[in-house]
Amino acid sequence: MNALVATNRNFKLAARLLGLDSKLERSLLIPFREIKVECTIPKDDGTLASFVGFRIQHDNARGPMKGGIRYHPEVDPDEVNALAQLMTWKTAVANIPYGGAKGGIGCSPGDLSVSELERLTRVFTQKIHDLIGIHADVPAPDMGTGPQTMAWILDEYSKFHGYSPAVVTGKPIDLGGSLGRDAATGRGVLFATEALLNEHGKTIAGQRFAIQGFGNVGSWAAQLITEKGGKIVAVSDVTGAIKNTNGIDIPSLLKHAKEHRGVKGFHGGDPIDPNSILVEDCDILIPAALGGVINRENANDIKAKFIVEAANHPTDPEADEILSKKGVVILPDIYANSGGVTVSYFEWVQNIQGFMWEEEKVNHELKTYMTKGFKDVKEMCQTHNCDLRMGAFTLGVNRVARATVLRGWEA
Ligand SMILES: NC(=O)C1=CN([C@@H]2O[C@H](COP(=O)(O)OP(=O)(O)OC[C@H]3O[C@@H](n4cnc5c(N)ncnc54)[C@H](O)[C@@H]3O)[C@@H](O)[C@H]2O)C=CC1
Ligand SMILES: O=C(O)CCC(=O)C(=O)O
Repeated sequence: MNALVATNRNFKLAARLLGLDSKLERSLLIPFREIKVECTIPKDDGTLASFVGFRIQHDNARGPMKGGIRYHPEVDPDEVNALAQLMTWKTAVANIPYGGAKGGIGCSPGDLSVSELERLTRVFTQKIHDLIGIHADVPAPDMGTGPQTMAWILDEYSKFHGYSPAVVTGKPIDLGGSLGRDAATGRGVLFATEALLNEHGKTIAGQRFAIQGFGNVGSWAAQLITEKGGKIVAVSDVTGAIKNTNGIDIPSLLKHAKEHRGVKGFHGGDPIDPNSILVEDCDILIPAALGGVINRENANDIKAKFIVEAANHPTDPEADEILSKKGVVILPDIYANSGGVTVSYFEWVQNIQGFMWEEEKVNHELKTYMTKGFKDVKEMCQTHNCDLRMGAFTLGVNRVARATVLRGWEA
């Protein structure tokens, strides 16, 4: 199912549970602003290459819009729109003072040289610099981007507006990035999983995990879960997949993935079909790559008892229904992966204050936010007699709706 259709469907279900006024519902659904820009760069060989970049600013009722920038060949306006909307509900679930946005450029970052990526990022920033800003819209990394991408955006933006470290988060530490941001989404996934398991009388220790995606989020989640005694029995990325029922040696896999740019060829496990990762025998499945991967084609074959959505919108609504009937518990993306944007908020606060926190403080505050988030989601589940996805959606949508009404409608 198209990502936007799926996200709108979840939003509308939540709006119905909340009894939202239909005009307010419509206003919350329509994005604040949609930006589409042409980005042409000279390639290293002197030829020109043109790309299309997007920044969709979904809502700013609760504060500046916030969300990552993705470089991936499948970036399209509907997907970015869905991701921007999810950011609005996510920042509200986390209860941080932001709205939601998302950006992306349709490109294959692995096929571009570092200098081509730099030129592309600078051209994109030149096209959108007037529409982002510390109190307007604050980008961050997502798939295919990272601290270096944020450093280029910071530099290009600062040429127009003066030195502005708080215009992006997920920056290198040397440019005002926060300690702990790199690991934050994976660490948030760990805290979220602990909160969920605790409710079921379980701990991470001894649980068997399968993880799709071994980039920033998947690799940090794997490391931190292993440190807590969890067993990672299968991992996949775009290069391939491996399985080891005795538990994969994650530090060795990290070393291998760094050297070989992927998990393929790792000898500490058996190679498996990457498509089978989602239906591997495990207790907890963590999708940490693309959207829409859990759908009606594979939902019936999923063996995990819990799914923790580290990726954005990995599960189609049709799969939600099938999995719910099977008794699989899904911890939804807008709560489960909110650790990244929460530490982005801490980074922004530190930049504005001109003061740097110790990593211990960052991680401690993150745990506080993730624990509170779980409690708030559960309360909504009880109030509306619904599953965790609708608990999170009603929580986020309700907070945004209240802020919208309080700010009023005067033109
Ligand atoms: N980076 C962040 O702070 C946050 C990221 N997310 C979400 O987490 C997910 C992963 O993001 P990052 O780790 O940042 O990206 P990344 O670019 O660091 O890593 C992406 C990973 O997915 C793998 N992948 C790509 N296509 C695949 C396929 N077809 N099958 C299996 N694996 C595939 C890549 O090989 C790579 O290992 C995305 O959905 C993103 O939106 C959510 C919240 C915050
Ligand atoms: O850190 C941020 O501001 C945004 C992270 C993001 O894109 C996400 O949570 O999906």
